[in-house]
Amino acid sequence: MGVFLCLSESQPHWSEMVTTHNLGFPRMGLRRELKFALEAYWRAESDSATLLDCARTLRQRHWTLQNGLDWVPVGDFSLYDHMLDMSFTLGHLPERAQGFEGDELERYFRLARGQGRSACCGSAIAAAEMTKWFDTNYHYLVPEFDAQTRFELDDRRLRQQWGEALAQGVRAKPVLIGPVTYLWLGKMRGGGDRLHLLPALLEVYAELLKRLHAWGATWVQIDEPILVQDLDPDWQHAFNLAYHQLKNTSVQILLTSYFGGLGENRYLAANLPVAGLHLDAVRGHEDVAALLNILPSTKVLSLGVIDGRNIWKTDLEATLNWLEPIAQRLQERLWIAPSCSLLHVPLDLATEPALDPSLRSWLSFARQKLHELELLARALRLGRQSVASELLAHQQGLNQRAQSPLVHRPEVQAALRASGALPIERRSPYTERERKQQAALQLPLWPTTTIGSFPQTGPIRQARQRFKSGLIDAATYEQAMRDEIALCVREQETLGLDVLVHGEAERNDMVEYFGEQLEGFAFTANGWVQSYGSRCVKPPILYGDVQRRQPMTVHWSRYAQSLTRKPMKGMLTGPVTVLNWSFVRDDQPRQTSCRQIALALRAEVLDLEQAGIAVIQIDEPALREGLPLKRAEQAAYLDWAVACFGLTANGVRDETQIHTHMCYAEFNDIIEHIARLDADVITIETARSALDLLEAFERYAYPNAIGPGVYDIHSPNQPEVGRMVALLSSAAQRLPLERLWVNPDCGLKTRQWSEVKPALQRMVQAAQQLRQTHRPSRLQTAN
Ligand SMILES: Nc1nc2c(c(=O)[nH]1)N[C@@H](CNc1ccc(C(=O)N[C@@H](CCC(=O)N[C@@H](CCC(=O)N[C@@H](CCC(=O)O)C(=O)O)C(=O)O)C(=O)O)cc1)CN2
Ligand code: MET
Ligand SMILES: [Zn+2]
Repeated sequence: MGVFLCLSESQPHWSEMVTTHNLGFPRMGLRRELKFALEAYWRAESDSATLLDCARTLRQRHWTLQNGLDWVPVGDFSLYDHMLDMSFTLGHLPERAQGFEGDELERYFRLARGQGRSACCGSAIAAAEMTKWFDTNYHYLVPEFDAQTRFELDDRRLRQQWGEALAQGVRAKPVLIGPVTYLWLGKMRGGGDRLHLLPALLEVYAELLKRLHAWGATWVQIDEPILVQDLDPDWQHAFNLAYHQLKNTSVQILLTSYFGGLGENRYLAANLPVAGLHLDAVRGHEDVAALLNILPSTKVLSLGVIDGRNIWKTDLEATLNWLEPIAQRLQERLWIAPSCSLLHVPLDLATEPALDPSLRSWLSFARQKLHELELLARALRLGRQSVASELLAHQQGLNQRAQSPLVHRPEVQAALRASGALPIERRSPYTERERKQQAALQLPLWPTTTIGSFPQTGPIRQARQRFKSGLIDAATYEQAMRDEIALCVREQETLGLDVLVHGEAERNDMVEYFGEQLEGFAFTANGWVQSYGSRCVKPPILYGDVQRRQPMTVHWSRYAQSLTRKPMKGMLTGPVTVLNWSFVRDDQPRQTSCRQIALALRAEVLDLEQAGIAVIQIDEPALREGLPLKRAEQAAYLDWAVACFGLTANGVRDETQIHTHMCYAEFNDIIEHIARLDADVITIETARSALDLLEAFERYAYPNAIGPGVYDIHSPNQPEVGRMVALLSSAAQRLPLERLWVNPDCGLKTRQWSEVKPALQRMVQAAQQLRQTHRPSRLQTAN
């Protein structure tokens, strides 16, 4: 400490000019106000003025919270998704979304959800495809291109928000998705190269930047996160083309990368004609030194030093040790910020009074992160002594974490060491298992099933809330959930489904539910993070070694099985998904944490089998999402992810049928690793992007059974029997039909029973039709 005091005293003003800014802020509000406003609007229980008013209030409140910064983001707010907003700003909507009745808001939600408000404004359309935003659990709506695509600037959203910010006296920095990333994230229909669209797209961006300048913007943040991925020469060239064209627009561009280091793109990024460059200095820490050496001396360097993807307190002392020399070197050219938008962390730790106090002292949510940023800036501007007491308090929690017995459990570490001897592969090959399982289960051709959850109704959630707040006791809650399970089983029998589920009524969320029951995880009361649209999750916090206290799902599954003679699927969330959808430890490798989770889940699988559950589904929807963005790191991840799944799933007998489920990501490029999981059945989302995926399964000659999701559960629209039959017929042209299943593309928890019943009825009808028309050729000859 003394050294720094000296340093700062001798040069008190050496970095007065460090600039602080933020890249984006959570949108939902402290009490998820936006969620409730949206859902009331969709149910036609409130009008557009009420919704827009809520949105405006939230923007205003969130700018106030960020007001200590030198630059505050504007335009990062969204009613549903910021990529969809960008599509509207660029005047780029698929044709089916263009003709419509009703106002702009209706058009927006129709594309997002397939329909706007209930019973409003014309017929439903197919919603835009939804997929993962890089390696996060946030979903964006995929832009759709074709050879006819045209762009036309629509600046109304940004003008509105810019006006609000100005009126509030905010030091506003508009935020845009960059043109190259926008193109990269979109999909071209009917073949062709979407890079051909770049010149037309750039005209609109240039016009937009001119307008922002005219409105008085000095800096514009342009997000190009694909700079952290491997780019082939065409895409590198696109960057040059784009930013050379945009350089004449008078605004200063802060080119923003995040979710990783620049790696091979370092030189490209450093030399684009922009005024500043933002780098994720958490994940791209190693890149900074190299970048400093090549960055032209006119450019601002923004370092994202606060982790926007996790909830741990920043080690401010270590950060200052590293930053001070950089600040000295760059002077006013240094900006500091969170590594990425704070969209991916909860808003405020203050809403978590019930957390264990020592754990709490290790954490930092969005508001706390901005405070950390301000402390860093003060220390850089005025010397560390100016924030000495705050620093001391801040670091205390951190020091204690490293030693805490809450974190380190010797018995878990011993079990982990011993786990190397456990088998991670099934005892027999698939074909043999298939025969034994079919003998035991006696399923028809085109077996029907669902993905696990059934509607999470108001009464279910209220019962849970009343239980959690002590208004009802455990026995009453337990009975209420049993009644829900019984109802769910009855409905499925009436519908005539073949493999049943218990419906997951007792689960608040497929990851949080397990986090709540496992040792080593903490859960929050209000730590909401947006997943898509109005839907949020509370990622559990994995802070210590993981252990299963007792069976977690067995008594529910046993009860559900007791209600039916049909097979009842046991339902677990896989280790990789639990890992990827939690905030995880940063003090050990992710794969170590994952293996601990896998061991706990393995015991659960074996207990389910022991309890007579013959079909066990282990969901891994986040397997793809955790794939590192850089190719060089992918193989290692896939290896340990596949091994962890195997550790969980593959200790069972041949007769036990293992299912897995995946959704809402691009799976085409990892099919061979999905095959390595060796699940007997995979149910997989295909409804919004059917053909691509089926072709990939065909190309790879995927060896086990597949249930390509036949309808989109994220849209309230009813599926058509003909469409489902067509989708499965086309699947049968590509894959052996004895290995095809009939199921929706994901769980039904977000839907209402009034939507689910007719939809599943139609799905069962589709299966019945297929049984008439599509039989294996050997059966046909036998007839
Ligand atoms: N972790 C995770 N990530 C995921 C998915 C997922 O299922 N889980 N699925 C994909 C995304 N899909 C999703 C689908 C649905 C929801 C979802 O329904 N979220 C719920 C919250 C779920 C939850 O925790 N529910 C709590 C209820 C908490 C609550 O809202 N309680 C009310 C009171 C009850 C009421 O009247 O509604 C309150 O406190 O105000 C519970 O059941 O216990 C929501 O936004 O509404 C989230 C993601 C990909 N990523
Ligand atoms: N079993 C889970 C469900 O049906 C799988 C969801 S995947 C996001 O909800
Ligand atoms: Zn799913």
